[in-house]
Amino acid sequence: MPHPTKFIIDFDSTFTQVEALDILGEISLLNDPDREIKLKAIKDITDKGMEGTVTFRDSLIQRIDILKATKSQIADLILELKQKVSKSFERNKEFLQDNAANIYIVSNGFRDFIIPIVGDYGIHEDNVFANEFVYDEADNIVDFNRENPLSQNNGKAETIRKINLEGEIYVIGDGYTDYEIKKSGLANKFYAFTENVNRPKVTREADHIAPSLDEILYVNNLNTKFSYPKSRIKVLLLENVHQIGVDLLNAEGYEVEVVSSAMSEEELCEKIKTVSILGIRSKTNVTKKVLENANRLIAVGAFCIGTNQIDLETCQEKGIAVFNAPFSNTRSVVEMAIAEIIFLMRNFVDKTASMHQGNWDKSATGSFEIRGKKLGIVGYGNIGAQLSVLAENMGLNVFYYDVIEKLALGNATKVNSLDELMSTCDIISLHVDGRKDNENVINRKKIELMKPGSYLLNLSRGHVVDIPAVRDAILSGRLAGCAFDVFPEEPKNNKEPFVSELIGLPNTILTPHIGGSTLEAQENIARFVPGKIMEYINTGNTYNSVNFPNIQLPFLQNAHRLIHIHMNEPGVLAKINQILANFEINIVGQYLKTNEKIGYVITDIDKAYSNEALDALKHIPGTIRFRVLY
Ligand SMILES: NC(=O)C1=CN([C@@H]2O[C@H](COP(=O)(O)OP(=O)(O)OC[C@H]3O[C@@H](n4cnc5c(N)ncnc54)[C@H](O)[C@@H]3O)[C@@H](O)[C@H]2O)C=CC1
Ligand SMILES: O=C(O)C(=O)COP(=O)(O)O
Repeated sequence: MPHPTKFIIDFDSTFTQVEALDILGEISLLNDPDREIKLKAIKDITDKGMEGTVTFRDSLIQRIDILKATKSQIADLILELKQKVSKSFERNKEFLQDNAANIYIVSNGFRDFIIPIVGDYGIHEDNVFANEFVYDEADNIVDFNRENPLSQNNGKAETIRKINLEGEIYVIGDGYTDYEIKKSGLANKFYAFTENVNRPKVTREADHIAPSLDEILYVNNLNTKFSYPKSRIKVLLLENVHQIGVDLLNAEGYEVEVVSSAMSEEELCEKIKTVSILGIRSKTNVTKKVLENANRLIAVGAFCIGTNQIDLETCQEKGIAVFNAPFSNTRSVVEMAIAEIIFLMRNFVDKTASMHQGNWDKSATGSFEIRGKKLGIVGYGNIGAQLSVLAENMGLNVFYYDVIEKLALGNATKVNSLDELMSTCDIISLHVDGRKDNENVINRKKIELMKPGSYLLNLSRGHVVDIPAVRDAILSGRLAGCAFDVFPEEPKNNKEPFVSELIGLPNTILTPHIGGSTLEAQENIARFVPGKIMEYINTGNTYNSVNFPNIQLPFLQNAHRLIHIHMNEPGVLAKINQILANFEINIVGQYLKTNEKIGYVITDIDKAYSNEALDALKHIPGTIRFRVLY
C-alpha cells in the first residue's frame, strides 16, 4: 500500500549525485580545445544561478550556448547518470517503486534525461515536471521551451500550484528553489538533502536536514529496508587512520569525523557520548571510564594488531564488539626486525651518525655477520613465527619461547623456559602481546642473564621491558646494542616531545613505534577493519571479533534478523524462544554462541510480527543489547 504522503523530489544533486548539465558538458566538449575553461564557465554559471546573482533563465541560456550538445549526447548522458544515482535512493529503490504514484520529480533540469533515470525506479513520466530541450533538424540542442515555468525563477512553486496536489506534501531537495515550494505555502515540510551537497543557505531553512533518504524515511516511520539510517551512525577515527578507511566508512553513508592524534581519557570521555563506531590505533586508551560515557557505541575498530589499550571486558559487558587487523602489518614488523638485527650487529647507526659529523672510522671491531648466530624469539605468535621463517632464510639459528604450545616452523627450536632462551641466544627479539601480566617480563634479572655482547630488540609493547635495566646493561657493555620501537610512555602525536632514558646511548636504535607503519600495512588495515565493522552492523557477523563469540552468518533473505546480546546466564535462549512462540512468530534460522561472559543469539524470523514481541525480547533479564536488521 503506497503511503498517502506526497513527495516532491528534486533531480540534480538529489536524485542523482551530480548536476546533469556539468556531465553533459564533459561529454559534448570532449574534443574542444577550450574544454577546461568552458567546463569551469558552466560550473560558475550554475553557481551564480543558484546564488541568484544571475537569473535562472539567463543561466540556462548561457549554459546551453556553451554546451553545444546534441540528442545523441543526451543518450550518453543518460548512461552516465544511471551510474550516479544517489546511494540512498539506490538503497531505497523498493520504497520508491512501491510509492511511485505519490512521488513527483520537480526539477529545473530536463525531462529528456530525467524520465529514463527515474523511470528505472518506477516513477511515471506524468509525475516528472522539468524543462524540455528544443532541437533543430540536425538534432542539435538549440534552445529550451521558454513557456515552461521551470525555465524561470520560482518556477517550481508555480508548477506545484498548477498540479494542485492534496494532502500532506513533503519536498526533498538540495537547492533554495526546493525550499521556495514550502515558502510559497505549497508544502508541509522541506527536507534539505545533504548527501551530495550541503548549502548553508538552504539547510538554514529546512524543517529537517537529511543526510540521506534513509533519514527521511526513518523519521517518518517509512523505513522498510534499514532499521536505522546509516547517516545517524557517527564514526570517530583517531590517530591518522589511512584515508582508504575514511573513504570506505563515508561511502557506507556514516557520518565520519577524523582526528589525527590520539585522545586523552578526559577528551575521549566527552567525545564518545555521541559516537557509534570508534576507530583507534595503539595510542588511544579505551578505558572503563571512557566506556561508561559510551552509551551509543556499537563497535570499536583497532586499526592495528594490539588491543591491550582497550578494556575488552567492559566492552563485552556493554555489548560493544571489538575488531582488529590481526595480520595486516605482521610482515612490516618482521622486515623491520630483520633490518635492525643487521644494523645492530654492524653498528650502522652510530657509524652513519659519525660520518655525518665528518668522521671516517673504518674498522671491523664489534661488527659481525648474522649468519650462524642464535636468534631467540620471545612470543611465537604471528609476528614471532614469521620472523622465525625469514631469519632462518638469512642463516640465523632460531630458538623461541612461548607461554603456549606453538608449532616450530622450519628448523626453529622450542626452548622450555624464558631464562634458558635469554641466557643462550645472541639476539633476543620480543614479540609477546600487550596483556597486563607482561609488564616488565624482561626485568633486570632477565637482562642480567643475557650473554655478554648480546643484543635486545623490542617491537612489541613498551611496558614489557624494564628500561632503566636496559640502560645500565648498555652502559656497562653487557649488551652490545638494542633496538626499541615501543616505550612505556609514548607521545600522543607528532608534536609532543619524546622522553626516554635510552636517548643518547651507543648502538641504540630508537624508532617512533613504526613497526607497522608502512603504506602497504596501513592500506591493508584500512580495508580490513571497516569491512569487519560494516559486516557486523549490516549482518551481525562477528567473525574475527576480538571479544565477541565468533559467528559467521548466512545472508538474510526474506526475513528479519533479531540480534540479542546477553550476559551468559542459564535460560536466556529458552526465554527468547518462549516469547517468539507466545507471539506465534515463525523462526527461519537460529544461531547461538557464547563465551565465558556473554551470549550472542541471532534469530531470523518471518517479517510479520508485532512491536510488542520486540519489546518483550528487549526486556528479557540479562539483555545487554538488542537490535533488529531488516
Ligand atoms: N611495533 C609495532 O608497530 C607493532 C607491534 N605489534 C605488537 O607485536 C606483538 C605481537 O603481535 P602478534 O605476533 O601479532 O601477536 P600474537 O598474539 O599472534 O602473538 C603473541 C604471542 O606471544 C605469546 N606470549 C604472550 N605473553 C608471553 C610471554 N610472557 N612469554 C612468552 N610468550 C608470550 C602468546 O602466547 C602469543 O603466541 C603485540 O604486542 C603487538 O601489539 C604489532 C604490530 C605492530
Ligand atoms: O599493530 C599494533 O599493535 C601496533 O603496535 C601498531 O600500532 P600503530 O597502529 O602504529 O599505532
